[in-house]
Amino acid sequence: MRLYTAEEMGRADRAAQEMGISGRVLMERAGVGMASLALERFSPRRAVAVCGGGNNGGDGFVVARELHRAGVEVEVLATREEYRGDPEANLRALKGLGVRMIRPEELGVSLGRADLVVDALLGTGFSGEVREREAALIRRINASPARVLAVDVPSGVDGSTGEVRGEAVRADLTVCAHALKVGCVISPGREHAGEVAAVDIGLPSEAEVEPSVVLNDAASLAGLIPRTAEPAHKYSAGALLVVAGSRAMTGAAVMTVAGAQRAGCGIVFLVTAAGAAPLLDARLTEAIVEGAPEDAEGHMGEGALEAVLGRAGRASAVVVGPGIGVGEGGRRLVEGIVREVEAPVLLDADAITNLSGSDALAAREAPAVITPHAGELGRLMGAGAREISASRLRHAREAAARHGCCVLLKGSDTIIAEGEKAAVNPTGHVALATAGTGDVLSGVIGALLSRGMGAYDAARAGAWAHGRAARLWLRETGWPAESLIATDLLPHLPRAFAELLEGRPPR
Ligand SMILES: NC(=O)C1=CN([C@@H]2O[C@H](COP(=O)(O)OP(=O)(O)OC[C@H]3O[C@@H](n4cnc5c(N)ncnc54)[C@H](OP(=O)(O)O)[C@@H]3O)[C@@H](O)[C@H]2O)[C@@H](O)CC1
Ligand SMILES: [K+]
Repeated sequence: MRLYTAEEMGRADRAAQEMGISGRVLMERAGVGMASLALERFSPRRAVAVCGGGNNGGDGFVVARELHRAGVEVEVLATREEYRGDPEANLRALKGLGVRMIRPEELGVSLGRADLVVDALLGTGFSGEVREREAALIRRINASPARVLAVDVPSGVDGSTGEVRGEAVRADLTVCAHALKVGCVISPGREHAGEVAAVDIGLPSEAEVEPSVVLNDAASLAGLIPRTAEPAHKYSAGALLVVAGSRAMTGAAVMTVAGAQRAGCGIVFLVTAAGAAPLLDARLTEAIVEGAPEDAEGHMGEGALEAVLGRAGRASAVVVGPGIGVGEGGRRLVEGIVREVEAPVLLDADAITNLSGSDALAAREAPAVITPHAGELGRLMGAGAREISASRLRHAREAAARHGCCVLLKGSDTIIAEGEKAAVNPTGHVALATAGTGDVLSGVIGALLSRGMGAYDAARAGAWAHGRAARLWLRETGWPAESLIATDLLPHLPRAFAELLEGRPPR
């Protein structure tokens, strides 16, 4: 499935027009397809279409016409005094059919009667903050009890980024023309879009452009995961060093190691605080556990870096962070690992917080992945979690550029960014909003790094499999999403990986 920004959609559209396909035809196909989905999904009886002054409004006129033809009682609010071009032609056709046009002051009454609202106010031609006149209409739409179908993008959502500054429509279903718009899959736009679908508008494949953001679906990951080649031994299968845990935080280390083991690592070493080592050694049957000197708080302290570097020589990747604690000792440990370890390094949780204000990552030449949530990325970037959450794609990209690494920004719409590349993961689920799932993810990606995958591909495949494992658990147990605990993911990771290896599109 393709993701396009507004600019990319515009380029594809112009390419199609150069091939002789008129904008009018594309608009017609878009509107017809959207109306047919609306009929199928909502079986509306009374609909109101709110149509803006651009081509999004033009699509809306076509949707309204098709709903009218299907016997739906339709009313249309056209916000502009005078229309031109394709929207004008479609509006004329609509009026010719005798569809009732309403004025803004009638909208409240009409919305009160309707069971479907077609939101065609603003599409990909919008970005920034909605002007007050449109904002008032959006508030009206959101206050209506009717179901909402958004045309291409929920009005007020930036179709290229998912950013919302001010009001934005909350839709039940967003139907995009041709490709999903990036803003419909990234928060907060994602939450405004509701269910998202695309309609075919017959754009020729020669008109397609290179997308700047890809949907991290199984098809896009096909063939990326390596198999262990013969002759194999545990080191050639991937040796991962995990630096995790402290006296009071042992579970984080367990989940990181177990995640790595299920993601196909040949051998996992764990370096942890000395006080936690005996317990972890007993729990982690297959791992090699070593205690490192700890400070008064039970965090790895002075001397821990030496223990880590002693092990790192045998490892093909290193994961550091879960449960290590935040402080000066942790900072020295993480900076030392970033500086000294030549194998790919993944930094998670406390490792990221320990690097706030540090330029160690930027100075590092070897591959690195960081896996922050919005709060951790905020601390690293000197911004608030709220600021990060409002512009997730921009911040993920900025962090990747500033620190010269791959950034996996966690969320229900996990974003993976590196250099010019960016991907949005579709397998995330609210079930994953529980303690420890992030530790499992670190282990999974660490294992893929240790098996020779590049940072960006390992992060993408790990994010997909991690989310997929949660979905497999839900399907198998039928239990409420809220009941998932992090270790539930472990027995489902192999199935998720099998799906990626088999290249089978998941059901
Ligand atoms: N490309 C394609 O291949 C295809 C594209 N298609 C469709 O075209 C759509 C894009 O159409 P578009 O480019 O005409 O822009 P659109 O989203 O209607 O917005 C323009 C309107 O918004 C207004 N407006 C702007 N900023 C504003 C603000 N801050 N606050 C308030 N208002 C603001 C602006 O007002 P103005 O500034 O002109 O006064 C103008 O009225 C796309 O989403 C899809 O639905 C399909 O038909 C199939 C093929
Ligand atoms: K819209």
